[in-house]
Amino acid sequence: MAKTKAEHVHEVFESISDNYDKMNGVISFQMHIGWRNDTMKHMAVKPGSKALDVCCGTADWTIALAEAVGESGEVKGLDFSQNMLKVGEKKVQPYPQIELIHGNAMELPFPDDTFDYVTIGFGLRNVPDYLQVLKEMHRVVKPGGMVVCLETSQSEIPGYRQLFRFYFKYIMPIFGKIFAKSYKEYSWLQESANDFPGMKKLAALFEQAGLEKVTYKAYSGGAAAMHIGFKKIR
Ligand SMILES: C[S@@+](CC[C@H](N)C(=O)[O-])C[C@H]1O[C@@H](n2cnc3c(N)ncnc32)[C@H](O)[C@@H]1O
Repeated sequence: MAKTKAEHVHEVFESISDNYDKMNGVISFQMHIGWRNDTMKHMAVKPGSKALDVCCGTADWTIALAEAVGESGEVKGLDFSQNMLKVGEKKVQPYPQIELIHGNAMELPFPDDTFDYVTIGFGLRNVPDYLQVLKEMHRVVKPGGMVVCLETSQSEIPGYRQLFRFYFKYIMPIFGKIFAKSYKEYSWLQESANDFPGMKKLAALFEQAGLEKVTYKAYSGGAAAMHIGFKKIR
């Protein structure tokens, strides 16, 4: 029987966990660091607040959130790959305010209105139903709280889109083969990035999930984009 998307994604991340951090730098030419830093600047996270990082993987964004909320705050990171979390566990040791949780983004194991910030970094394109995950993120964020997605995107600049597709299809999996010895796993990135909606469509999905005041910002000509939305104050 054919594997479901979730089963395939799970298998991919279980197998690339040891090389994931190194490969992130290689395949994005280290640009992901600037995208992540700029997103955090836009969020202006308040010390002492509560944050959830969905699809946290090896916990890079989780750690950035922990540094922003400080020791009086609280950060949960959730992921369904035990191997990605295992790498993350070592990195989060110096941060007592972080708890990493094994769980499914499609059914977040938290009560309604729990967090001030809910983030997802390069995770949304991997889930079986984008809208379901955005609805879950909307459900667990507090009224007035912020939902943020940083993800690969579709460039709106003529020619760029084809360039990115060529890169994702032919170059990136070769980097995967050279640096991580896994061509197959890195070709998944191309498939998931191709299928992922462009900025306007993703903003519309944010609104469909119930979020308001939705804004977005393109990075590196649209190779990636940050989307921010807020939960209505009742
Ligand atoms: C590309 S990695 C991103 C990791 C991290 N957020 C980052 O910015 O580096 C995507 C992560 O999403 C996780 N993931 C995919 N689908 C998931 C799901 N349905 N529930 C929980 N985690 C999921 C994978 O296990 C993987 O760790």
